[in-house]
Amino acid sequence: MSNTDCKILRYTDLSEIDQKIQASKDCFFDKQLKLSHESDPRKKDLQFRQLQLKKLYYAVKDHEEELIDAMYQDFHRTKLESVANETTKLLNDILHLIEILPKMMKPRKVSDCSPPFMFGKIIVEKISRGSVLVIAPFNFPVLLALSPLAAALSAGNAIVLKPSELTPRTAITMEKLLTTAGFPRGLIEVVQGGKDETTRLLDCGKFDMIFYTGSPRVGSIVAEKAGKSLTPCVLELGGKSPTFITENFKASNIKTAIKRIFCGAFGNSGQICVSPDYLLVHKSMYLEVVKECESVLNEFYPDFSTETDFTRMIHKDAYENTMEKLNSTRGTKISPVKSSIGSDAASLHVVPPTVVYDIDWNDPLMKQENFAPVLPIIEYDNLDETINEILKKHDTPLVQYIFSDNQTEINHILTRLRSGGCVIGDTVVHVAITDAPFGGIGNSGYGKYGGFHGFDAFSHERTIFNQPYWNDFTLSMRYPPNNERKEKLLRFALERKPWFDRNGDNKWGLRQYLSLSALVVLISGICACCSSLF
Ligand SMILES: NC(=O)C1=CN([C@@H]2O[C@H](COP(=O)(O)OP(=O)(O)OC[C@H]3O[C@@H](n4cnc5c(N)ncnc54)[C@H](O)[C@@H]3O)[C@@H](O)[C@H]2O)C=CC1
Ligand SMILES: CCCCCC(=O)O
Repeated sequence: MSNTDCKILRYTDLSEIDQKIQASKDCFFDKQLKLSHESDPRKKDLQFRQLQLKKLYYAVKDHEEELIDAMYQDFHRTKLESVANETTKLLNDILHLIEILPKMMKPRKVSDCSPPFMFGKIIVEKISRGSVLVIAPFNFPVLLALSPLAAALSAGNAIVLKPSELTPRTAITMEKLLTTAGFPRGLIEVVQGGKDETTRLLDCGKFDMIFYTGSPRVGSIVAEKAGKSLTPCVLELGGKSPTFITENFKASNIKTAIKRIFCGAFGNSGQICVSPDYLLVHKSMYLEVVKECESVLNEFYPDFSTETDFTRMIHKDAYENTMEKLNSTRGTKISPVKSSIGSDAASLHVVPPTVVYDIDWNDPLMKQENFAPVLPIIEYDNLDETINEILKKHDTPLVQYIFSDNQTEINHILTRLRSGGCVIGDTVVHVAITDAPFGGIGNSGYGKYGGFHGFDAFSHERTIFNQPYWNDFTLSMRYPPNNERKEKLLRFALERKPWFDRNGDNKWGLRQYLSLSALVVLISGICACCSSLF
C-alpha cells in the first residue's frame, strides 16, 4: 500500500495552521510573562524546561514500539535500524539535554580590563528565541523531528513541528505522543502536510527561527522564504558524500573497511544523509576492493529477496529513479548472487544492494545524491586530480570518509576538501557522538546541532553589561563639548598599541622588557646564592 494512495494522513487545514502558529507564539509569551513574576526566573525556567523534556522522554519511550511499527508500515524500516539508529539515539539525546541543561543555562562571565568596562560586570546568557519551526524529512522520521524538537525545548522555545508526509503512520504516531504528553497548550503544535502546508508555515514570517532538515532543493526554498522575514535558519541538507580508499591503506583491513562502508551505503536502503554515496579507490587497491565487495555483499545478503529484512525505498519515484540510473549506468553491477527479486520488487519499492564499479565521473550514478542502496566505485590514480573532480562537481559534502593509514595523506585530503564532518576508518557513526557538532557546509547546509550545540542553535547569546555610576569620572571624556584634550584622553584610554612593525615582525614592548628584567633578576639571584654557598 502506497503511503499517499489512500490518504492515511489528514493534512492540517490551512486556516488551522494559522491558529497553531498563533497558539505557539501566545504560549511563548505567556510562559515568559509567568516566569517574569518569579523571584528567580532562570531557576524556574530551568525546572520548566527539564520537566517538559522528561515528559517528552516518557512519551517517546511509551510509544517506542508503536513508532517502530509505524516506520515498518511506512517503508519496511527494519526494527534493528529503528532501534539502533532512531529511537535509542533520540532517547539518549533527550536524557543528555536534561543532564547538561543546568550548566548550559548558567550565564558565563566575561572580563574586559579596558577602561570603559574595567569597573563593570559583564555576563553572557543564552536566551530563548521564541516560537520556532521544525521541518523534518522522511528518512529518519522520528529522530530528525524530535531530536531538533528536544533541543528547541531545552532552549526554552515553543515549537511548531511539521513531520514528513512521506511516513504518514509515523507522523500520526508522533502527533499522538506529543498531544498526550501533557505539555502546556501551544508549547508543541503539530502541522501535518506536504508542500502546501509547509509553504503556509514558511510564508507566515512569524517564526523566530526555522530548523529544516531535507534536500538542498527544498532547503533553498526555505532559506529564500526565511530571508524575506529575516528568520534565522539551520539547514541540515544532504548531498554526495565521498569515501576514499587510498594507496596508503593497509590491504589487510580492506574487508573491515568494506563492511563499514556497506553499513552506511546500504543501511536504511541508502536513505541516509551521511551515506557514503560513492567510493574513490586508488588503482593499487582497486581489484582487491572490488573482490571484497563481491564477497561481503554475499556475506551480508546470502539470499536477498523482497522478503529480506531490508528497509525499502520511500516511494515509487525514488524506486524508479534509482532503477533508471542502474539501467543506464555504464558500470559493471554486482548484487547478491542469490538475489531472487520478483516482479513485486517494483510495487514494493525494493532495490537490492548493488555495487557498480568501472564507472567514471559522468556516469548517471555520479550526477546527484543517490539516496539509495547503490555504491558506485571510481578507480583513481592521482589524488589531487580526484579531489579536483569533487571540487568541481560535488563540493562541500555533508561528510567525507577516508580509509588511509597515512596521516600526511589524510591531512592533504582534509586540507583541500571542506565537508560538514569527517570520519576516518568508518562511516555514519559520527552522527551519534555526544556533544560533537553535526551540520553541513556550503551545499550541505549551515548551522549545527547535537548535544549542547542543539541548545546553542535554538538560543541567542545576550551580553549584559552592568556599568556602575561612581566611575563616571573615568568616562567623562566622551561627554560633549568635544575638544582636543578629550580626544587625546580617549585615544590613551581606548587605543591598544601593536606589538609588531609594518613587516609583521614582533617589536619589543613593555611586556618583553619586564620579562627580560625579571629573568636578569632571577639569574643574578641564583648566581648570588651559588657564590655564597661555595
Ligand atoms: N543533513 C541532515 O541531517 C539530513 C539531510 N537529509 C536530506 O533530506 C533529503 C531526504 O529527505 P526528504 O524528506 O526527501 O527531503 P525533502 O526536502 O523532500 O522534504 C523535507 C521536508 O520538506 C517538506 N517539503 C518538501 N517539498 C517542499 C516544498 N517544495 N516546499 C516546502 N516544503 C517542502 C516536506 O514536507 C518535508 O517535511 C535528502 O536530500 C537527504 O540528504 C535527510 C536526513 C538528514
Ligand atoms: C544514523 C542516524 C542518521 C541521522 C541522519 C541522517 O544521516 O540521515
